Amino acid sequence: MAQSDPVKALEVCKVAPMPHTLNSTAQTSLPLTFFDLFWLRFLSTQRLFFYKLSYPKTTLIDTILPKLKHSRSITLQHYIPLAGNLTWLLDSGKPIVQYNEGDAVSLTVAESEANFCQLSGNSFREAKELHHFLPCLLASQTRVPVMALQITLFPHAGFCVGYAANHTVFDGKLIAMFMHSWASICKRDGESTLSRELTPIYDRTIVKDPSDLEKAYRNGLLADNGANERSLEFWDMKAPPDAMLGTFQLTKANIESIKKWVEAKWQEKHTEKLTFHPSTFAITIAYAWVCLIKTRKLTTEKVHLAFIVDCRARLEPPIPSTYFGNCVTGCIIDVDANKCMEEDGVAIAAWAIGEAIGGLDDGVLKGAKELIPNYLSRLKEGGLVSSIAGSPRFELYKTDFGWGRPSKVEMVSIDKSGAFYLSDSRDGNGGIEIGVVLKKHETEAFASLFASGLEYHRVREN
Ligand SMILES: CC(C)(COP(=O)(O)OP(=O)(O)OC[C@H]1O[C@@H](n2cnc3c(N)ncnc32)[C@H](O)[C@@H]1OP(=O)(O)O)[C@@H](O)C(=O)NCCC(=O)NCCSC(=O)CC(=O)O
Repeated sequence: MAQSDPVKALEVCKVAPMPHTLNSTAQTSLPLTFFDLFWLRFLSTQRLFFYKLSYPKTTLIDTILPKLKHSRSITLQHYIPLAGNLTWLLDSGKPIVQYNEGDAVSLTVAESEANFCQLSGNSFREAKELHHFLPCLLASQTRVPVMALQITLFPHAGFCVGYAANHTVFDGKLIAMFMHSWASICKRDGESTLSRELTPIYDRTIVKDPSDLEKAYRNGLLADNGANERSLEFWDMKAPPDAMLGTFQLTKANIESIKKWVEAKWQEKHTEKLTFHPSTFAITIAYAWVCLIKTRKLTTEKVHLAFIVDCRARLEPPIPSTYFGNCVTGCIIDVDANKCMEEDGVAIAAWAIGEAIGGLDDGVLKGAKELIPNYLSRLKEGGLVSSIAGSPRFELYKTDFGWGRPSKVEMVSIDKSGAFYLSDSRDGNGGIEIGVVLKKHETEAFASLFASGLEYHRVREN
């Protein structure tokens, strides 16, 4: 292997669902709902799961690889649309997800001698270094695969599973469910049954659209693509050439300490009781967001935060938690940038986030019609628009294929969106991992603000 070449492709193949399972009840074609259409122009999501193992190359190739491939093929029995494509038929007003006999998930198997520990560590690394371990979704204007995979073997260090997934077809909750299903079947040596919590429900009739959000999303997104409105190509989002990915942690104790402080700040300034729930999510995002605002020393009047909300349990009637597809909406908040930079900036941000979450109780889809224009108008304003990807609820550190928990889970696609990435923590002790993408010159300031803020809370508590 050339010194400068961090990966060598060993094999490019296709993994198809086990053929005997394609009976008449298999779900081979899925119409998009308004929830799916919302994501039509967004880039695919890309994650890496690193597993530390000291096995030599022969064991990785002869033992681990066949198990991963076989279990993957069995898992596709339950998730057949994943082997298909998003396609836009000439006689149809919107794209559909279609599986045709012979379709399969592209799998690249590669080998690397790159530094596994450094790649799977928490310190800032160039995002482009991680792209070597990810597959691409080879998209055309009329057809985009739902998913692609890459398995990279690191002899005497471990292996890495990377995927690219089309967000128009399913949301983070369902991608996580698929990964847990695959791991569970692999761990049980290919035993094909899945628990109810891991079995997807494909029934599209349970998604109701009384306000015709489909029309609003089609008009908003297709019009934005001008004459080429039927193209399935994504918005052209690129990562800055010096994008750096780093991971920060808040322990359960850190979160509790900041939470108490946020509550105390509220009591200082208000006569009424707390009007929102200072959840782990609100506290974590407020803390990381304010570090970013301070790092960038923003002079704009407003800063904006867009976060994703899982609608399944919030709709009336609720949608089953295992519904396959997208079932998320967005929530955008605007906060005074100068206030966020003051001493109690984290409390101000946490109040705004907490109150926006509380507001979802009035109807999770209340502002959904205006979501796309609202988001685009904030982007055009040019101030900071931060967003959040992932969720600790996906419990991705429990994705165990039979060789233990991942040593690291990384969402690399935040390099283009600039989003914060939230995940459970590897030790499972209730802490949160926050993936951050910054330009090289910002990394030191952010890391220093993050650490000094925690030190402030530690000293204050003692
Ligand atoms: C809108 C939210 C972020 C707000 O979260 P909050 O935790 O602040 O608020 P909440 O009302 O949901 O929960 C309040 C309290 O109940 C607990 N709680 C409620 N439901 C829970 C559940 N299912 N699992 C675990 N805890 C739960 C919370 O921990 C919290 O307690 P405590 O005080 O202990 O915290 C969330 O509700 C949500 O929808 N999360 C999922 C977002 C999502 O799907 N993101 C991925 C997008 S797709 C994507 O990005 C692509 C990809 O990932 O691949």
